Amino acid sequence: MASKPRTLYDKVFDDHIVHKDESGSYLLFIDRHLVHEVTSPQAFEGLTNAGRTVRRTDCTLATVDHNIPTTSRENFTDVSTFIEQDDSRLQVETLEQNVKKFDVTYFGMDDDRQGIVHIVGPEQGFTLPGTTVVCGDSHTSTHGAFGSLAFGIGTSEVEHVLATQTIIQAKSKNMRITVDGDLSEGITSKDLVLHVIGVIGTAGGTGSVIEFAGKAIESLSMEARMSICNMAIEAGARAGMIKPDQTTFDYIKGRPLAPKGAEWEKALSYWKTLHSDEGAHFDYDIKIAASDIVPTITWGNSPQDALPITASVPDPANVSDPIKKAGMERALQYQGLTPNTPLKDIKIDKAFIGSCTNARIEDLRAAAKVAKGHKKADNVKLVLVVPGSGLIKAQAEKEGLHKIFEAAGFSWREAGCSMCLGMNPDILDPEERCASTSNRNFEGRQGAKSRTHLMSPAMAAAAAIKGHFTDIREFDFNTSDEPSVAIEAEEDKALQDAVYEHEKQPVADTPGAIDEQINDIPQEPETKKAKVSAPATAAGMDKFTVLTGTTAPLDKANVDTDAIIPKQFLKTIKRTGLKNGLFYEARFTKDPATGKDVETDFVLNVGQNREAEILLVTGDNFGCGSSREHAPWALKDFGIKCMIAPSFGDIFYNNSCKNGLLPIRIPQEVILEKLYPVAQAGIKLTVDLPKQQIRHGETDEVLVEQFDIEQFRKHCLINGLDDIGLTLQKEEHIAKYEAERRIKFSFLEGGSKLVKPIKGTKKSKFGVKAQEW
Ligand SMILES: CC(C)[C@H](C(=O)O)[C@@H](O)C(=O)O
Ligand code: SF4
Repeated sequence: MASKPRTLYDKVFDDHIVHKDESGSYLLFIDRHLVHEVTSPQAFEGLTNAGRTVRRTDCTLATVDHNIPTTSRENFTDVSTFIEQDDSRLQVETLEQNVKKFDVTYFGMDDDRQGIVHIVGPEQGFTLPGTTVVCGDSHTSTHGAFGSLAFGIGTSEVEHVLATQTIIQAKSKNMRITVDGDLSEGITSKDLVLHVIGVIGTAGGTGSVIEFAGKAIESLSMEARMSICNMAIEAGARAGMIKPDQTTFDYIKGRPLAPKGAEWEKALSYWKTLHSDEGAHFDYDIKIAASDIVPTITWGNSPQDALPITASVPDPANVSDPIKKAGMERALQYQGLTPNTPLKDIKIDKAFIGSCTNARIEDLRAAAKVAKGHKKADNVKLVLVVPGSGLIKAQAEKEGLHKIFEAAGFSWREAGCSMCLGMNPDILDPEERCASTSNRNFEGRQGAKSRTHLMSPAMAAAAAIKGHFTDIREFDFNTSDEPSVAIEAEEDKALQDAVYEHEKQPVADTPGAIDEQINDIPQEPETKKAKVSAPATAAGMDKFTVLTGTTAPLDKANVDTDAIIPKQFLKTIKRTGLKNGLFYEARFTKDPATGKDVETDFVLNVGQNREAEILLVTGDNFGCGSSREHAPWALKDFGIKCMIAPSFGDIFYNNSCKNGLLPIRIPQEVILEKLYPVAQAGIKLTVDLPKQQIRHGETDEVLVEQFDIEQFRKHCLINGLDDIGLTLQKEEHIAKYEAERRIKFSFLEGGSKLVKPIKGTKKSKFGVKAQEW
């Protein structure tokens, strides 16, 4: 009997099932786990407290990116002297201690392979088609460009993966976005993805894995495909995927951690099966014409606020939906924009070319092409160009791109996240406007009261040169003088050379190389048997049964986790103490006289809402954006135990459940008709999880007969069960999967343990020399 046609997502999902519960929840094996300093300290602390180890160090790879300064490392000796901000330094030092203690492969600041985690994985060949990839970071979706199933997780899940190499998952819906035809001249993948998000909205992909397909996608380079999948999370999707093809295989072949020789051939024949079958079922199938896509930029505080560069600032007077209208008015005020102003007339103060969306070599080349022979405009105070990794930096310098940038008055930096979210010193001053190649334009994202506009690298460079947003199709490229360097010479080969600089290993496919690699692979899996001695019923999570609580109404849509807990509060290495950071920008303002924080009239500052235990949100997509588990931690610290909203960001939803908080999805009309008036009147609501009901807190009248919740989550919440303990009870299934994987997917063995040491790197404070352990 012919098997049922499956999507690419179905296939990768099916190949990773370790176990399926009666409740329909799956335990999936994780092939690749990337780790950075912001979301890992509490996870490693959890392992230590429970006496657990990292189950598969070969599947784990760590680097630092968010907190590190991007200034020259010429005089770098160690983190403790180089990073000035105490809390940033502590996070990086904590990671350095943890990787040493738990034997995790690490690219530190003295290693050229260090960079933004989502750039490093693919660059090293750690990210491979058909693998499951996770990281405590929402932009893990980037790796889906290789046909892997890659998604962001919270810190509790990071701990779960470290301890068990698995994750508990529900199956997502299948969405396909087909972009037919060819992109017009000058249109990039960034324009494409901003256009897509403008069409489907930031909640459009919620609950789905998006497969990007069609000629326009297939014609793109791997770098461009990564930019698209990177922003799948901004469309609310669990993950983005693109089927692997010859472009994918050419990119991977020969990378340091990619399979070699016979293993390469074996991998290739598997990878070639990874595509959606003819007739496979998609829950949503969206078609977009490539010819409709023009250079696109954002105007507001959500990535869906995307418009063609030829358009004008929208006018709320033309919007009838009251929630949308209010949102637009607020965004225009925040962004300091006047309705109907042509976008091309808007001046900028700074530009940022970088981030995991657009800091790859191709992006830097595109920006350099624009900058060549020009100078930044006088009104532009700073243009930061931040390569995505040390290897990209080296490659760009080899091509002379840094000279072009410097001649244009741009500032050429060291690799890191930088002004994408400004956890390091790279931030905008209040009310400064930035042309940015990053992925989020949320309020306060690049600094308190900062104003971000998202666009492609070429458009950001053009805005820096012109001083205002510019249609790249009208830009006067300087082609009159010969470039001093060949910007596009030998593109891929050049970067591959840089990747290999330290390796000097035999070229792939030579028999010697294969044997060496295979010999390096441990015969037994590195299970390092997680101590099942501290297992099973782990308590610790609060039980949730019936709650009658003060309900604070919040009349807003698309509340992102940056707004729930801004970046400055992410620098903690603990899970508690975040109460004051909750909705910080909305709850507090600076008193101009004293410079001290004073409370605003935000809903949680008013009367009995200070004791609120339930948050009732009227708008869609609460908790969208970043994977920071600090958001539910802060809500919990404040006293909130339950959030009700029409929809939630997927990662936030998971993170909440892992902390004993109950997120409930209720249709907007029911919220507005039945629940909102009760909360507005200051009356409590009763949330009854066992019955899945919401009732009037005083009369006990049933307001919502039965809300939806996955049975497995309900079970864990009611009983306060810790997932890790539960999963470790499935040790037998995990070990069985690992044994089969060793044979079927032998090309994945070795993983990050195949990383070679770099000679001559400097010692850090903890005596950690790059890759010496
Ligand atoms: C710090 C991390 C949790 C966060 C994310 O998940 O995306 C960050 O990378 C971001 O871009 O906001
Ligand atoms: S989105 Fe920005 S902060 Fe987040 S990982 Fe990417 S570069 Fe870093």
